[in-house]
Amino acid sequence: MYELTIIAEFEAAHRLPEYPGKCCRLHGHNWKVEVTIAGTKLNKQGMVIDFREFKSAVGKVIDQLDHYYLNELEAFQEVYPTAENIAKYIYDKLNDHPSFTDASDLNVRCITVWESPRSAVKYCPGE
Ligand SMILES: Nc1nc2c(c(=O)[nH]1)N=C([C@H](O)[C@H](O)COP(=O)(O)OP(=O)(O)OP(=O)(O)O)CN2
Ligand SMILES: [Zn+2]
Repeated sequence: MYELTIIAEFEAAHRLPEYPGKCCRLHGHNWKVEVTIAGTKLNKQGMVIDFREFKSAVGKVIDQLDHYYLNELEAFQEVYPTAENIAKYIYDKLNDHPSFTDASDLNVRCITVWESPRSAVKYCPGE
């Protein structure tokens, strides 16, 4: 088993409406996202997947969040845009990518969303 991890970043605003503190007010974060995938097979080039393809797939998902007010997005109408829900959103979207379908040898393992250098949520539904 090989595990590959890449890091992506996006900037966005959010607020947590029922939060009993300053986070109920509109504010922004520079979110850091770590994505780990796993695979067992290597291609002819000795790669599970080219990091470029991996980054491109993650980038398409991150682009849907970058420089948005997250509370306005459809994905966060029923749930608040916490790091937990953002991690699940990224996981679900990435899981839909053709490279990571059930038929593929590649599986999305974990999404870690850093709200700040001191706070992160790791979402690993298969564990
Ligand atoms: N489990 C979670 N807790 C909190 C979340 C979250 O997504 N999941 N989010 C927030 C707020 O978004 C808030 O902006 C971050 O809070 P906090 O860490 O207190 O903010 P600071 O950047 O000021 O952190 P300091 O370490 O105190 O500087 C809150 N909780
Ligand atoms: Zn916040």
